[in-house]
Amino acid sequence: MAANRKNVRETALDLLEAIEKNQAYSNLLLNHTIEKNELPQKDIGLLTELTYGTLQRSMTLDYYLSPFLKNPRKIERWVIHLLKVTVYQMVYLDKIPDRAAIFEAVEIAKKRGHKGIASMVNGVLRSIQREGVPSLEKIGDPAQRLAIETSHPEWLVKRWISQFGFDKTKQMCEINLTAPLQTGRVNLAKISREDCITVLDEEGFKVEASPVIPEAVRSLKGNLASSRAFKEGLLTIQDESSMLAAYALGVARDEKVLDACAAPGGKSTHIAEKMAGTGKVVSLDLHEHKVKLIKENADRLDLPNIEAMALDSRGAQSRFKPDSFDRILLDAPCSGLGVMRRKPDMKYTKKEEDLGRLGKIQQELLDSIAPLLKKGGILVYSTCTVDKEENHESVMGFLNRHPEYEPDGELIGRMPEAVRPLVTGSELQVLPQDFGSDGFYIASLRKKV
Ligand SMILES: C[S@@+](CC[C@H](N)C(=O)[O-])C[C@H]1O[C@@H](n2cnc3c(N)ncnc32)[C@H](O)[C@@H]1O
Repeated sequence: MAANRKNVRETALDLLEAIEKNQAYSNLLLNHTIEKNELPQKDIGLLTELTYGTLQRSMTLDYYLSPFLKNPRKIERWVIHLLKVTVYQMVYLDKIPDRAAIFEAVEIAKKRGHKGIASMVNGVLRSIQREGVPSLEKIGDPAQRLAIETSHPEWLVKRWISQFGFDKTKQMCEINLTAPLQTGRVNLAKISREDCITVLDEEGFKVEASPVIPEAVRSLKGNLASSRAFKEGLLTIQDESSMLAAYALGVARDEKVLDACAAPGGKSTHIAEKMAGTGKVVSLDLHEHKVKLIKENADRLDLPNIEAMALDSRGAQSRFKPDSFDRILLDAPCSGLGVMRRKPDMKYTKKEEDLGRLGKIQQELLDSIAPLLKKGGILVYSTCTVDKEENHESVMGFLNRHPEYEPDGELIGRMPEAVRPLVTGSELQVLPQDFGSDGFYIASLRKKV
């Protein structure tokens, strides 16, 4: 058992190094490691906790370590990761005694380094055990303190404070430190939610009905992606906030819908399910390998009414005639600031200047699809970010350039009951703390008749 544990810590260390070198997103790398090493369930739990926990709290852990390290720049990165993963256990995990965490860290230091490193690691960790970590109260500036306390970059905390105020920013930063919910969307074209819950229960999963979205279930135990219900097309893994895009679009049978940024097809398949196999959803994405994912999902769910193709939607006018779609969804590429809980490494890699660059692409996409909508039709613009520049300001810029469009005040009527209080006119901003789902933005626009 001790040998196993040690392996888990070493693996966590490898993952933290790879993530820092930007080799892949943390969630992809972790899943790949779990599959490759065929880890038992208890090790998966600990590995996930150590890797995500240390990543989530990275800035706080640096702050805690700083008084104990004389020349941090001279210390090899793997040693810093080792110290951080150990301080994480000492501060945040009750179930692991400090002496056990320190002992294992020293063993790893001996194995990967040499006696000198092991002795330094031992000295630093023993001092922390004796003296305790420094208090965050010492940081006078509230924005800076919140940034370090919740491990979010200071530019982002300041930006959010200016957009949402201090209290909402604090709530958002704090919820970003917690584990995300896994939710599934029941394919109502095939099974009722109640029956799907029974099927999942029988398989040994523990799920409950979502109080927010009528066709959603929340997983309390087990990864729904490995369920038979998923493989048989009764279920799609999708965040509850994302499900709101199809509600906003409000499709009816036999309509022709464009999903301009569709891969891997979460929203296209939802729209196609809502049309009960009738009409047509044209699903575009940039690259063939991404379009393949849409096709796989459509096949798994038995949805013949999806036509997926590789196309840069900025050139969609060369492929489709004006006024050819009843409804259009633009689920735009965005900074993803609403899904940081799922990809904690994003907190440290995103730069403020990325937001402006994305804004330009979002505008180009909106401009190129605008002529393709029929008069009276609905255009839904959505993102998984909470940033006002990418959301409200993108939409306002579009409306200024396109007098043929107007805000759609009827959005609220199409939303599930629980979400309605969050709708303001033609817009909806879900923050992660509202329902525990991802941060997500929706604007609904109508093409004037
Ligand atoms: C937010 S994701 C879409 C998620 C998808 N709607 C779903 O629910 O599964 C944005 C997608 O836009 C695609 N994309 C980015 N630029 C594009 C462009 N110019 N034309 C078409 N697709 C684009 C990306 O490849 C990415 O798959």
